[in-house]
Amino acid sequence: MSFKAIIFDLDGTLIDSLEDLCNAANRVLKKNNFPTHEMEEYRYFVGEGVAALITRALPDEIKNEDIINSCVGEFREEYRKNWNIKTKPYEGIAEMLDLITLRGLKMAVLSNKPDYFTKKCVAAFLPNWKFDRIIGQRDDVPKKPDPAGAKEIAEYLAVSPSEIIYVGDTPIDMETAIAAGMLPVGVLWGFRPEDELKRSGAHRIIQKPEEIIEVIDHSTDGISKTDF
Ligand SMILES: O=C(O)COP(=O)(O)O
Repeated sequence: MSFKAIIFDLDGTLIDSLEDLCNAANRVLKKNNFPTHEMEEYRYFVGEGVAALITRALPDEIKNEDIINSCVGEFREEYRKNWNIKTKPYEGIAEMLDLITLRGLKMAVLSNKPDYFTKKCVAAFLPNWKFDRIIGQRDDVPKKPDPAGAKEIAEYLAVSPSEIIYVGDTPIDMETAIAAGMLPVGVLWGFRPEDELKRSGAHRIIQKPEEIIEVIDHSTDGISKTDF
C-alpha cells in the first residue's frame, strides 16, 4: 500500500502569514489601549483559531468573554482588510506541489483559520494547484486537534486515513493526524521547533518542502512502517 493523499495545514506550513496576523492583532490591541506583542510571540498565539489567538494576545487582567468576542470581531475586520500584505507561500512550496501533483496524490488543506480566510488564501496564494478539498474552521465542526475535519476530508476523497500523509508545523497538527489515523509529518520552516513536533508525535520531520517526496516514495505500507 502506498500513500494516496496529502492533507496540509495552512498557516506556518504552506503560507508564511505570521506578519499579517501579527499586524492585524496588534492593531486591535492598540485600538483598545492594550499592550501589543512582538511578531515572534505570535508563533505561539496562532494555531488554534482566531478566538484562541485573541485570548492569548489580550492582557490577563482584563480577559472576559465580552472583550474577547468584541476583539475577535475587530480582528476579523482588520484581517479582512490586510490579509495579503506580507503573506506568501514559503520557499520551495511551489516546487513541492508540482512534484506531488506529478506523483498523482490528491491534495487537501485543513486549517484552524476561519473557513472564509482559508479558502481566500489558498485561492490567492496557491492558484496553480488542484486541492480536492479546502476546509478552515467552521462553527459547526470541532477544530483541530479534533480529527473531525481530517476524517471528513478522507471520506470526501474516498481514501483510507492510513493512506494519507498529514503535514503541519505545530503540535496541534501532529495530534490531529494521530487522532485521525494519518501519518504525522512535521515541518521545520513554520512556527514551532523540532522538539515540540517530536514530543507531540511527529513520525517524520522535514526541513525543506522537497523532502516530502522522500516520505511519499519510501513509504510503501503507510503508518505501519516501522522506520518512521
Ligand atoms: O490561524 C490559525 O489559528 C491556525 O491556522 P492553521 O491551522 O492553518 O495553522
